[in-house]
Amino acid sequence: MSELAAGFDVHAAVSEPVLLEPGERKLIPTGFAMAMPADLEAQIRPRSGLAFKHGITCLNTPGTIDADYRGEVKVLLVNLGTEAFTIERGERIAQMLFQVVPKVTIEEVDELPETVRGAGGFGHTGV
Ligand SMILES: O=c1ccn([C@H]2C[C@H](O)[C@@H](COP(=O)(O)OP(=O)(O)OP(=O)(O)O)O2)c(=O)[nH]1
Repeated sequence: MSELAAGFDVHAAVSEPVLLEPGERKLIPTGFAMAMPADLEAQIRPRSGLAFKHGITCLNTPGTIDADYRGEVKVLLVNLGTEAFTIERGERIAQMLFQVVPKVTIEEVDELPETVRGAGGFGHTGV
């Protein structure tokens, strides 16, 4: 397969339907592994339709697929809805896109350059 795209749908490669009870989380296989350039990561993101209609989302979002990972990509789904939900084989459960990850040098310092914001955060400017 060769396809130029910004993102791809990720499908459940389960051998039989998987039941997710409310509050339950399960690691769902996708049936593929991949290799990508070292400066990329892949991100696994939830599908808004599944989230809106059924409360099904990715627990660790965005899921990070490291460039050096060679195992099967898996999707950690959680049911935040009130009804049990069944994941069928081939169902679109998430989407994946690629991101360039910049390399940075971490330097330890005694002081940081000043800014107007300073240490203000977590809503300090009001709601
Ligand atoms: O949604 C996800 C998240 C991760 N992974 C795989 C690919 C990734 O490269 C690897 C490690 O993920 P992460 O770095 O998030 O895990 P960690 O908890 O930091 O564990 P590790 O010590 O294995 O890095 O697990 C998936 O298949 N799906």
